[in-house]
Amino acid sequence: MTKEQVIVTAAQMRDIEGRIFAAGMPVAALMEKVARLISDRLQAIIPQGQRVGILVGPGHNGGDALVVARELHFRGYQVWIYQPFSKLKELTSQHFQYAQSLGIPVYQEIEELPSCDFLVDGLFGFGLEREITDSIALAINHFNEWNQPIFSIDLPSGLHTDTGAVLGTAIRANHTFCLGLWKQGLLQEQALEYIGKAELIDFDIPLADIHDVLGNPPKINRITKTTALATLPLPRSPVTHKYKSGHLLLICGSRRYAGGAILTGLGARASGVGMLSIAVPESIKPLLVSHLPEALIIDCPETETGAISHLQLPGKTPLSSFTVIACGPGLTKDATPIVEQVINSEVPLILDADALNILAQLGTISTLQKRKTTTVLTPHTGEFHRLFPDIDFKDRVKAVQTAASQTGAVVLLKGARTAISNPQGVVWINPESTPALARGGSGDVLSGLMGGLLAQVANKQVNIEDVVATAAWWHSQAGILAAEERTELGVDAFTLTQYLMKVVIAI
Ligand SMILES: NC(=O)C1=CN([C@@H]2O[C@H](COP(=O)(O)OP(=O)(O)OC[C@H]3O[C@@H](n4cnc5c(N)ncnc54)[C@H](O)[C@@H]3O)[C@@H](O)[C@H]2O)[C@H](O)CC1
Ligand SMILES: [K+]
Repeated sequence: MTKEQVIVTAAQMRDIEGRIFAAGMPVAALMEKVARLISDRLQAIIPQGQRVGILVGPGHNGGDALVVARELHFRGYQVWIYQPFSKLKELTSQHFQYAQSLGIPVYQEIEELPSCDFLVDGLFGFGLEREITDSIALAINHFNEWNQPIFSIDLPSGLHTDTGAVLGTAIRANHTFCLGLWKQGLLQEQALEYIGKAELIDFDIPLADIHDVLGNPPKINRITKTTALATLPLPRSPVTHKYKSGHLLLICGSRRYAGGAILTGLGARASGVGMLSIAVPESIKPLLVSHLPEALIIDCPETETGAISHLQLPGKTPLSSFTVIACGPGLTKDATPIVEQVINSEVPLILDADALNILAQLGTISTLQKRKTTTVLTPHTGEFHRLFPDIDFKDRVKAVQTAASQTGAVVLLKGARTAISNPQGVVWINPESTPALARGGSGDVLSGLMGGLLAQVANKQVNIEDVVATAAWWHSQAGILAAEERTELGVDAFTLTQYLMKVVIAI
């Protein structure tokens, strides 16, 4: 476990911090250490000699900000302080007094503030406990209207540490220095517009304290490059053969949505899976063969509407001969019997897109409870609501945990911060993505990629949710890389498939 992987609530952070203090670390020494690390980062970003406004709150977030003010003052910046509170915590008050004694200008009214090039936000950290109102709310709104970049200490002031909800109003930061461990609120979609670029400032919290408070492994985890790489099927065994590297069956496509089948196939191709079979309606077989010459394309009889009417595997091949089945992209709702058939099989199964809509009609929970082996569901928000109309969606992490526990499936809820839960409530959150992926077909690519990865590790001692998390990470990293080279407008789903390999090569 790495610190980058850990996610904490305010209560857990207080508990961990309490253990450090109880063990003898002086509070003031820790504040000094943390704030100097922040000052070092600021010095690396802000050009020498510029004007920096420091926003100081009543608690220890304000204390951090005051140490930063003092450091930047001595390092040659033109610093002023905005501190509108009448009562400060003791340590904060001492730093305030010392900053004043150094001649750093202090202001209480926003009308008096001189201009500056950068703002540092130390109004509130994880101690914010109620809505921000009155003059402080007005001040925050005022700073948000300035054009200067804002650096927030720990989290943008005004965000709830656990849910990321805006409590009244909140600072819109350009950059957030999260202290010690990632706060849960920073991984919530509603917080994203306030955080800017997020960075962890590691101040050497002992792992033993983290384990004591969160358990080992912790229940809620952040996907990182390290965790993702641990699950990639690399290096391959020198004596592997194609069937040992997994046999994935994709069931996808229709006359109407032929492209979805191609994209799913190209996602699977990038996974490195040993054998790829793709079941499609017979009329689109030639198209699939031309795009995926290495795959075995299984032509199935089709309905009048051009959907697969029933699975016709060559030579009476049983479904059980496949390591994994991924089913859904482009099927249309006319493929209901096929979805029922694969759900009744005992092969590990990924259900996506139309397969999820069909599952919702069949009755999500009652249908899945019958399954004896792994199922992975990959809904976006709309599909999630259709599958689980009774689950409260306010907290996405709780929603995905509930869905997984009710169905016994691993559930991946797509979004700007994709969340994955296993039935026991172990959660992975994908911390990095790009709006470039908000395009038709990018989900099909994920289905194929995930199927291919699962097929390669299905017989090994791995947790399914870890592999699902790796697929989500790989997919989003490909989107990020493609957007860097081609802008956020340049990442169509086909292009995305071409960047999957580049992510692995770049590692
Ligand atoms: N976690 C660590 O190991 C370290 C944390 N540091 C910093 O300390 C803050 C947390 O400090 P704390 O004093 O507990 O809380 P805050 O500074 O966030 O502010 C609490 C302060 O504000 C008052 N308050 C709460 N809500 C409101 C409101 N809506 N309006 C007005 N006032 C409000 C409350 O009564 C308190 O007085 C953490 O984020 C880090 O930045 C350390 O310095 C280093 C180690
Ligand atoms: K803050």
